[in-house]
Amino acid sequence: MTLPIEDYAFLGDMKTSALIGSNGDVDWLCLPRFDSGACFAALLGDAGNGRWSMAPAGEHRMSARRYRPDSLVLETEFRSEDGVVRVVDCMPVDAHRTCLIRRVEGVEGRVRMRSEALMRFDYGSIVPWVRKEGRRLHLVAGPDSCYLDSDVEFDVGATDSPVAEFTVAAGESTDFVLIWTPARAAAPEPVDADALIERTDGFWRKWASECTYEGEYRDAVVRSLITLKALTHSPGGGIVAAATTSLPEQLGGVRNWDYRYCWLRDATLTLLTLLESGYTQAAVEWREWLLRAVAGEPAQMRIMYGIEGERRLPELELDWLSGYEGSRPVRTGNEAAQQWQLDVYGEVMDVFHQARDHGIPPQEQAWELQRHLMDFLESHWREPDNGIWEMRGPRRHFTHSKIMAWTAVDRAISGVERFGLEGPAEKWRRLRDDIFEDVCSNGYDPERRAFTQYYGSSALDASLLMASSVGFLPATDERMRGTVDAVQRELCRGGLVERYSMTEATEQVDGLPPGEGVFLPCTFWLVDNLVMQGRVDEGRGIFEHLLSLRNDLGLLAEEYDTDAGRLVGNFPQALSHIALVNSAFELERGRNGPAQRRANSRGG
Ligand SMILES: OC[C@H]1O[C@H](O[C@H]2O[C@H](CO)[C@@H](O)[C@H](O)[C@H]2O)[C@H](O)[C@@H](O)[C@@H]1O
Repeated sequence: MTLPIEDYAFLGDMKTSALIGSNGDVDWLCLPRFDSGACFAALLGDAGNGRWSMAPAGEHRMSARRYRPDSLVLETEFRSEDGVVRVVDCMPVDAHRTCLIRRVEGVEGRVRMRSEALMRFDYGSIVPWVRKEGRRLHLVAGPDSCYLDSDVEFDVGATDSPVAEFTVAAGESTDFVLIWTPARAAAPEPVDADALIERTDGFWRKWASECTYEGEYRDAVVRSLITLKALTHSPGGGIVAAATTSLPEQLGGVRNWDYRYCWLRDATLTLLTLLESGYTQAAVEWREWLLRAVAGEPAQMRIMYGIEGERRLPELELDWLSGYEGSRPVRTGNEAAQQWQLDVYGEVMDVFHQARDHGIPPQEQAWELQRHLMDFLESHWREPDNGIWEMRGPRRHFTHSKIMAWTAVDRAISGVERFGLEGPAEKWRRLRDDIFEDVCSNGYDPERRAFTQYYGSSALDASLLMASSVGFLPATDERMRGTVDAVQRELCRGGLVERYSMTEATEQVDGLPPGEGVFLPCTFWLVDNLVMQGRVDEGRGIFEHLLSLRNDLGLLAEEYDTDAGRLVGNFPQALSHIALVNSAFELERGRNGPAQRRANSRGG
């Protein structure tokens, strides 16, 4: 049985990640990259698709769990009638090979433990060949191999499902280390689990100590930042949108997508958040990644890439997996990679602008690329696109997309005006005015007193809440006030915001049957607008409600099912954590009074 999404903890080493249940089961682990096949895939099927359990052998309960402070080392305590044990889980950040360490520490009494490591490569489909080499197990299948080192002996039996039973007394500990290597590589040397756990703990604490946010929500902010950092692929600088594929946006539904890729939108927004929080080096790495991935013809710029900049991400359905709580299909790859989304130009131009604004040393190639993007945008901004929500229906003139086209031009003008870069500023100013006029004439409904989802429609869309944070209009402008009021009136469920209204007619716009949870990032964007309007207490109330939806470890998925009272969608999701940190900053500015408060957040 899989657990509710909020019962999972997230671990990562900035190359890949794992989900570990509050019951001690590793139900998700992709090796060696975030987007590789999972060797433990019970999350999207059942135990037969791969699971590594670690818990007391008899009756027991989980009595406490936490991340070590400002760290990504997890501690889960179990109490049985014989005593208490603590399982310390850690993915070392600087090990030569990707590994997962599980240390069992005796806290009280003598506890009999049981661990079963049922490994199935390629998303639970391939049974490995298991060899026992003393206390080391070697599991091989095709290109992958894993070594499982432990202080105790596993019984392999006839089931290819190694089981170990052992006893841990107070003050003692037993280590397990799973190491991945390519199948053709030499066997790795055993590692010093203790040293790696301490080094990893130290790495995260040092990283967290560099955060510049000093406000009242520091714990929540730091947890979100650590999560964002762990979703970054450190060898290259790409940032994945979430750790999982196919956690459903509606329990039992079909909106199940693979988020283990690098969306320019999600990744640049992550970067802006890291920059605001004091992490400038991350921006340098991301800019390099972006230049490599986007290099060449701007017309060929994609909206998303693989972790190393790959462009082909074919969407496949894994029919052998029954899906999280029966939510099928389980997908890998993402068809959205073929889409055209105009907003991406705005986000990319904004991140280059913010990098300059934060004093990151200039990079000649960056402005050259921006000039090319501007040339492309100038002749294409009037075309319909798939929009921020990656609509699978026909392309349309999405209002949010046009606002982000305005943002792109605005940041290009700032390049000339504020940073003395070379460019046709006068022409760009006229272009910015044209887009502004176009949006206000076609994307604003004076009768509803709100911006609407696409030109000519009367549907609402919460992405339009971003118009104030990018500086298109001040949050206090009556058109923004009207939009906020309409979103609160018509898109809110239990005080939380839906992306857009879900009706039968919606199917013609997004190409999918209606039904999903409320969208957590959109709810944070509402908080930002309220604070920028001066409605700080109201914004704070919603923000604190959002904080209460995080799991016990401070993690958020993409959406929330208000009926079931459960997190839904991929987990943990970058966009939700980005939005949390941004709102915390916005509230901090709001707390410091009107002089500090910005009517718009990032206007160039
Ligand atoms: O709702 C349909 C789309 O849902 C996914 O996209 C969403 O997640 C992306 C990553 O966080 C985000 O960038 C996008 O704005 C969201 O709508 C899915 O990846 C798409 O394939 C799907 O069409």
